[in-house]
Amino acid sequence: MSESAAATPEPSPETVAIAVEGLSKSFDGRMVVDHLTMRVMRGQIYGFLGPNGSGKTTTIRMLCGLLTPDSGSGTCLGLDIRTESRKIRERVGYMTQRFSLYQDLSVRENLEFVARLYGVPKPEQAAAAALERLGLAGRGRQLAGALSGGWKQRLALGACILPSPDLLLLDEPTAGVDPKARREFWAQIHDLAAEGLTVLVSTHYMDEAERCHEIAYIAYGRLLAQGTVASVIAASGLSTWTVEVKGAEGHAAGQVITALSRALGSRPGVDMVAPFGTQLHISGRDAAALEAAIAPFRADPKLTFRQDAPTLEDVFIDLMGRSKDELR
Ligand SMILES: Nc1ncnc2c1ncn2[C@@H]1O[C@H](COP(=O)(O)OP(=O)(O)OP(=O)(O)O)[C@@H](O)[C@H]1O
Repeated sequence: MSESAAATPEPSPETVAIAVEGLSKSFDGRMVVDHLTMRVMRGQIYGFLGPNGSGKTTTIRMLCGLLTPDSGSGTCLGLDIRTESRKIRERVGYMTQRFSLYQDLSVRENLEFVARLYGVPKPEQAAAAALERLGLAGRGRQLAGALSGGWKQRLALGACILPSPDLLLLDEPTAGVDPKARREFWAQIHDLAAEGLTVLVSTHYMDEAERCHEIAYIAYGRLLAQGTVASVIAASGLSTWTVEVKGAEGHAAGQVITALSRALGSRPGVDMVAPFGTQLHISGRDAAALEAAIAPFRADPKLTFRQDAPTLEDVFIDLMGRSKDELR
């Protein structure tokens, strides 16, 4: 056992919201979740990332007992995901990708309806409290169908928290929502977590991943990285350089970057090149090989090379590429 493993004590069960081991699920003979082990602590905002079709929704559905795993076991809120799924569902708020509200009911009526559906005591007061809590008070009479995407999502979140769940499972809650509305939505999520709610949220947005306490990255059903953003970046072992074009702007700089990108992309030691406007990001897993690859270009007086910390996006693209290589 390593020193760090020996030094990390097992958390007490009441501090753990989700603990699953070896979860697998196949559809039509194809394994879409492959021996997934993960742990989410209570009060945490846990980000779930991965390409389309990587198994995030399937995992979420197994966690709240809507789907039975083919193999593996674990608990959600201390309850067995195989045998106590009904009890789990009573304590979980699940916002699906296709969360639908009654378009021709008002915001307030939607919330009152959900409150009644879940047997929440004093549904009218509960709906009013949810309106207040989510900054929807001024929109109570507006028809849900007339809300913009961002407000709709906020209403959907309001409906999810009405029955006072202990855990929120949010499946891409901000897909297609503009940056300002996403920011406001995330402020709500942080407020809810500060009140003690655990939040597992899937997203494709890097800025949202950076707002989570911990993240997990899943590709082809396999968990490839897990931990804080800083630890996931550190564990990637990636070396990254940024190149800028001196004395040129716009189209001219773009042409230099495109040519450089083509020239570097095929060199050994370069695992990824990505243009960002008039800059080029170059990454590699072997720092020495990467330096050797860029060495001939560093003498060019038109270019400035700067060693940089890899971004989360660099790390995910690299992980994705690696898992593809493994499957070939
Ligand atoms: N009920 C089902 N029957 C057959 N195949 C399914 C079923 N549910 C999911 N799949 C398949 O399993 C794979 C994983 O899907 P899943 O929805 O879990 O991925 P995801 O990571 O949530 O994707 P996205 O980011 O696009 O939402 C996909 O190829 C999907 O088509």
